[in-house]
Amino acid sequence: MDQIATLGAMGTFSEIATKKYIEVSNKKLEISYYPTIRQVFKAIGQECNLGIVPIENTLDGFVQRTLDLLLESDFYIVNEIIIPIQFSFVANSQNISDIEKIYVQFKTRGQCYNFLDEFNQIKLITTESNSESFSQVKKGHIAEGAIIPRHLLDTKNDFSLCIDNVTDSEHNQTRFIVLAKSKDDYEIDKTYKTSIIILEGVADQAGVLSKILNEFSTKNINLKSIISRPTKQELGKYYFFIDIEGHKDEEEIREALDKIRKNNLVKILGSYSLLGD
Ligand SMILES: O=C(O)C(=O)C[C@]1(C(=O)O)C=C[C@@H](O)C=C1
Repeated sequence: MDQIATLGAMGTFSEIATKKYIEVSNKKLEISYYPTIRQVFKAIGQECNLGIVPIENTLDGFVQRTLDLLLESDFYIVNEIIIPIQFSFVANSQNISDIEKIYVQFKTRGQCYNFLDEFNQIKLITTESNSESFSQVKKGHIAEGAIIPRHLLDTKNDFSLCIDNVTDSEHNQTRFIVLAKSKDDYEIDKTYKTSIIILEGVADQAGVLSKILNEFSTKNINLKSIISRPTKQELGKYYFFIDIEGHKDEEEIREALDKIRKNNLVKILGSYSLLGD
């Protein structure tokens, strides 16, 4: 059976996103778990045909690790999936004041700031996934706690302390992308979004970025998001990740991209729809 790579072990939000993808897409896929987002990327096109990674969260913004790996890789985004995200806190001490150490995933931390700010002089241990935080606290060491996905509270556990909801917002969501080695066919009845990266050419000159954006606005192409990532080679040099509404094969978009390409190196990450659309 075809494999789909996801961040694991079991219990992550990535796993929930992957299960939703399998269900809605109606594909026969077996989930393979990898402990880091980088390893998920490595598996695609090797042991796995597809992979799912988080890219953006309501409270904590874009997942920088995913953006950097998209720069290095040559995969296509073929779908996006949005799922609700809520966290709980569990610990092996009855009193919150006794807790000395908290395990928290690197992206989760920015989604539970208000709760974590209540602790003074606490040691925060950063993990790669929420399931890693869960398995650390499950070892039962006294005075240790963890922020875990709320759905894991339902699994049988012996924690001395459980605080049901510690997320900064009840409307919190994470957007995941499905990555593949090859792109899907364009289906005219679907609503698409196209992601590109401006790799070079955003020179330190007046108006360069505005010229790029102008190509979209003059053709009435809706800009969904624009963010920058450092090139890591020189201070002040950035790559731009741009999302626009529509498919890259639509005439207006093709023309706009052709014009932008005249002065810039453009990488197309893919045209894709929201799962279920
Ligand atoms: O560790 C998990 O549960 C994940 O799926 C990863 C991840 C992320 O890195 O953004 C996904 C959703 C949540 O926003 C927090 C963590």
